[in-house]
Amino acid sequence: MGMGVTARNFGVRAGDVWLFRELDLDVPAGECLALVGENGSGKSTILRCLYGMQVPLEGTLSVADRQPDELDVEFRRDVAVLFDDSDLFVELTPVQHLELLAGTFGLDLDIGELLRDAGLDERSDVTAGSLSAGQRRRLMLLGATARPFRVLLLDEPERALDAGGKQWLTEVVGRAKDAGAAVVVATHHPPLLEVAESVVDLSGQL
Ligand SMILES: Nc1ncnc2c1ncn2[C@@H]1O[C@H](COP(=O)(O)OP(=O)(O)OP(=O)(O)O)[C@@H](O)[C@H]1O
Repeated sequence: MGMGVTARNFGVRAGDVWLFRELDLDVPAGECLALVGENGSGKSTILRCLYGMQVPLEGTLSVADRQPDELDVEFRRDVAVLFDDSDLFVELTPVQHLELLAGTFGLDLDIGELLRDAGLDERSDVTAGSLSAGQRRRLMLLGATARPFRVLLLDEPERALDAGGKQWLTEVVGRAKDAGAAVVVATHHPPLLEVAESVVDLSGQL
């Protein structure tokens, strides 16, 4: 199994201070890296760079054997993401979201089973706009993971999830690893560290 994500001599500045510098990351296929650290320490910034939404000031990145570029269709096929500002189609139901996903990726999804697993089976035909914050989050996480990917990038995926939702999230990350994906997750949820092979703490890098 190859490398899912590598970074060499990776550095980003915010204004006139370095958020981090000379950072090396190695996330092999089938493993999870957790990014931890206080608010503003640079976790989301790393994920944005790994998805090619931001270019680092220093260093080289490789994600799914490519230089990150969110505009590259092939790159997006290999890299699944859940970001802070990820959103749903408010007019579409959970079933319709998954039908759309199945169409986009040419998948034969068991939508009923997926929604049951995510705890959304009772809400499968309600528009996303009328779901609760945690239910929306579950659907977004499902959208990111119910499709093939080589790399999974998650920014504080535990946000808005209840205890059962967080447990499910841990299982979802475990399954992604078992399927051979490299996972990078920024998190403030300690139990997720138990499914991570490595942890990078960005606190005090300044
Ligand atoms: N577009 C931007 N322009 C300038 N500075 C930015 C930009 N985005 C983020 N920053 C700054 O970079 C720093 C790191 O932000 P980042 O969102 O990566 O932190 P984080 O570790 O994800 O924090 P949190 O735990 O609060 O989500 C912050 O001080 C933030 O103000």
